[in-house]
Amino acid sequence: MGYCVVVTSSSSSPQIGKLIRDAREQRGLSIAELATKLRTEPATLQEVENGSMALSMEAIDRIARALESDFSAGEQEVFAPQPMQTTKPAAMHLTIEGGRRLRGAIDCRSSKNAAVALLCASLLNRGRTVLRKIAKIEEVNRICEVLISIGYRITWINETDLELIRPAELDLAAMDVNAARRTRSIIMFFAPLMHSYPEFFLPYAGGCDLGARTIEPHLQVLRHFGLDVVATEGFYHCRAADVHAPKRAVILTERGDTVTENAIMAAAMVPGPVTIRNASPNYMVQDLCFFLQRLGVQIDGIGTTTLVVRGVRDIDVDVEYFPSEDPIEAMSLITAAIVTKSELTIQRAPIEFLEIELAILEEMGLDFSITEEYMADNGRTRLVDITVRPSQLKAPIDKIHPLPFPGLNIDNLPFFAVIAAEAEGQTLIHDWVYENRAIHLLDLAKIGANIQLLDPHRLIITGPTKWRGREVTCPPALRPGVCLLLAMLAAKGESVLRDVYVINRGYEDLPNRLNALGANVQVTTS
Ligand SMILES: CC(=O)N[C@H]1[C@@H](OP(=O)(O)OP(=O)(O)OC[C@H]2O[C@@H](n3ccc(=O)[nH]c3=O)[C@H](O)[C@@H]2O)O[C@H](CO)[C@@H](O)[C@@H]1O
Ligand SMILES: C=C(OP(=O)(O)O)C(=O)O
Repeated sequence: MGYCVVVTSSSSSPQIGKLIRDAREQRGLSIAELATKLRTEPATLQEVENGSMALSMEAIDRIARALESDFSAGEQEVFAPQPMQTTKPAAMHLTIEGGRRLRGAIDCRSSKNAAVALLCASLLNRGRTVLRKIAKIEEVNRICEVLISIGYRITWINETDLELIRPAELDLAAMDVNAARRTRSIIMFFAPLMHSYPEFFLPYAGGCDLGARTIEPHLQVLRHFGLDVVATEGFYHCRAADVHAPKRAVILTERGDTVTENAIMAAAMVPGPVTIRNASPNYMVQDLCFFLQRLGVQIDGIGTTTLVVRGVRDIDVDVEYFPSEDPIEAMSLITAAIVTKSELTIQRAPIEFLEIELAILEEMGLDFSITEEYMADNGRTRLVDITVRPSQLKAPIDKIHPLPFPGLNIDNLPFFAVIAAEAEGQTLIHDWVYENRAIHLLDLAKIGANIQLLDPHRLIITGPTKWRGREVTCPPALRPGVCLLLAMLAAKGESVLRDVYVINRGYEDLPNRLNALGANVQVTTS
C-alpha cells in the first residue's frame, strides 16, 4: 500500500482540505507557491486546507491539476502521490548453483534492527527525519507501510536515504493492521505513541515463527511511565492519561533489545533523569541512543547496562542520521566465506559486536585477519575489514550458546550451526533463547548436515559435511533461512530455496550481492 488517499463524493470539506494540504506538502510546495499557481490568495487556500471552505468538483479538479496529480471528480477518485513503493512482493524463490568459490570484498549494509528502531523513534520527532544508507529490506517496508497509513510522508530521497515527515496528527484509526501484524517491531510504537495519545490501539505483534515471544517486560517497564495496556481481541488497548517520569530507577526484568528501546523512548520525552538498569547495550540500542542525542535527549552510559536519560518535552528537529553496519550481516558473510572455503573480505564490520564470535572462530581454527579500526558514518561505531581465508576447522570443546550483549549475539548463533557442520568433530549448539529456532535449523539435514536434535533448544552437529543440492522450502525464520541459503552455496549441483520472504525481511538484495562475489543465485517469482 502506498501513500494513497481516496476522495469520494461524500468526502467532507475538512477531509478534502487535509488531502490538499498533505498533497501540497508532499510536493514540497508552500501555501504561497500553490496559491500563485492557482491564481488565488494564500489566505483563501489556507481556508480550503482548514476545511472551512466548501469546494466544487471543478475547483478540486483545478487544484489537482495545479498539483500535477491524478485527482478528479466522482466516486472513488484517487489522489495518489506514491513516494514509496510498498506493495507486497510476489513470492520469491532462489535457485542456487552451488560448489563455487567466492572471492573479493563486500560491504556490510546497515542493520535491520537499528532501522526499525529509528523508524519507530521518528514518531517522537515533529521535525524532518532523514535516515541515511538504510537497507532496502522488507522489515523496513512493513514499518513504513504502517507509518504511511497513519499519515506519514515517506520518500526515498535518493537510492539509499529515507525521508520521513510525520503529520501533526496521526490517523491511528487508519493504521495498516496487516503490515503491522507481519512484524514484531510494531511493539516499539508503544512508547512513542504514549507521549502523544492518551488512548490508542496497537495490533498484536507478528514476525518470524520463533515460538512465543513475550511482551510482558515491555508492559512492566512502560507502566512506570503511566502506560496501561490491556490485551483485547487481536489488539493492545493502551491508556496513558498521565505520562510521567518514574519515581525510581526502572529495572528491566530481562536485558532485551526492543524492551530497552521502548524504555529509552519512554524516557526521551519526560523530564528526567530516568535511570534504566539491566539495559541492553547492543548495537541497535546504541544507534537509537546516538539518534536521540541528535534530537536533544541527553543519555549517559551508552554501551553499558545502566543508562541515565534526561528527556525533552517537545522534539521538533530536522535531523539526519546514519545507522551503523549490521553485525549479523557481517556474521552471515563470514559464514558464506567459511562454508564455501573462500577467501573473502567483509568490509565495514562493526567489530565491537563481533569480538566473541571471532574469538570462538579463532579457537576453531579459522584463519582471518582484521584491519585497523575506522569510524562508521554515525561517527560512533568502530568498523574493521575482516579477511577470512580457507581453513581446516575443528569443533569447539565447549557448547556454543548466546547471551545478551556483550555475549555471543543471539542472532549470530544459527550461523554456528553451518560452521559446526564444516568443522571436524561434534559441536553442541544451545539456543536457549527461542522456543522454535533450533528446530528450524534441522532443515540443514535436508542438504546433508549431520544434526541431532537433543531437545527443542539443543543440537549436536557432526562435521565435516558433504553438502548436497536439494529443493527446500525456506523455514519461516530469518536466520535459519539464511543459513540454508549459505549452505546451498557450498552444495554441489542445484538447490532451490522456495519462498524466501523471511530472508528479504533482513537482507538487501542478497542474491545479487553474493553473485558479485562469484556465486550463482537466480531469483524467480510467482
Ligand atoms: C527488532 C529487533 O531488534 N529484534 C531483535 C531483538 O528482538 P526483541 O528485543 O524483541 O527480542 P525478545 O524480547 O523477543 O527477546 C528474545 C528472547 O530472549 C529472551 N530474553 C532476552 C533477554 C534476556 O535477558 N533474557 C531473555 O530471556 C526473551 O524472553 C525472548 O524469548 O532482540 C532479539 C534478541 O537479541 C533479536 O533476536 C532480534 O533480532
Ligand atoms: C529474530 C530476528 O528479528 P525480529 O526481532 O525482527 O524477529 C532476527 O533478526 O533474527
